[in-house]
Amino acid sequence: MFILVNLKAYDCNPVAVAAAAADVAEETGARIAVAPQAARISAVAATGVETWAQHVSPVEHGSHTGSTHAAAVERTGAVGTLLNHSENRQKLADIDASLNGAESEGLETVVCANNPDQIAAATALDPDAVAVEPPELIGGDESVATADPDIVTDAVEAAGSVDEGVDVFCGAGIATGEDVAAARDLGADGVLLASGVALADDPEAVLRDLVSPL
Ligand SMILES: O=C[C@H](O)COP(=O)(O)O
Repeated sequence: MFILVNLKAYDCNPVAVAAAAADVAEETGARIAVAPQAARISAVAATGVETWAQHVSPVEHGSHTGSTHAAAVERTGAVGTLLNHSENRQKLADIDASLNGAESEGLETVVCANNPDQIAAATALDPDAVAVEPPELIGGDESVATADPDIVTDAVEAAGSVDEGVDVFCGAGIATGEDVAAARDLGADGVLLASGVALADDPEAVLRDLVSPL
């Protein structure tokens, strides 16, 4: 199971979270990655943790002020990127262009989607993984794996019907090892989470709990 921690724009210390994640990953052998805001990728990567971007723009090099080019995040230490997060939706053509840009820079990719139909469409674009997240459960207290287990199993089936080689993650409300185990039991290959770690008083303790069933 891949534990992918998205720090969004939370008012947390990304380097402290990253250092804790690096320690827990090294001690346990669990795969944990941290996705900070673009401006903090370099500082997070310096901790040694696997570092991801939250987004890359669907642009070539050129006159695109305010964009985040895939090459820029790769050169500052990211090894992967989220795309089409529920809080940063893209048009289909833009997801495709962002994917192409990320892949040309050697970045691993996870395309997020709201539901199994979108998961099937995202899988057809051939990312490394897709992540199903019901928007109404994001940032909540109940894990998608217990609040809406069918959406996870349906997403696994939808992705598998298009391409068995694309991993399926789930996210929303995941904050404990029990949630991770439940997601795994539903067929997920990884989890995408944010508030459970970014807003925790003790992110390291949460990370240790998250990987405890693995
Ligand atoms: O990217 C992470 C997801 O949106 C889940 O967020 P959450 O763990 O705060 O529910």
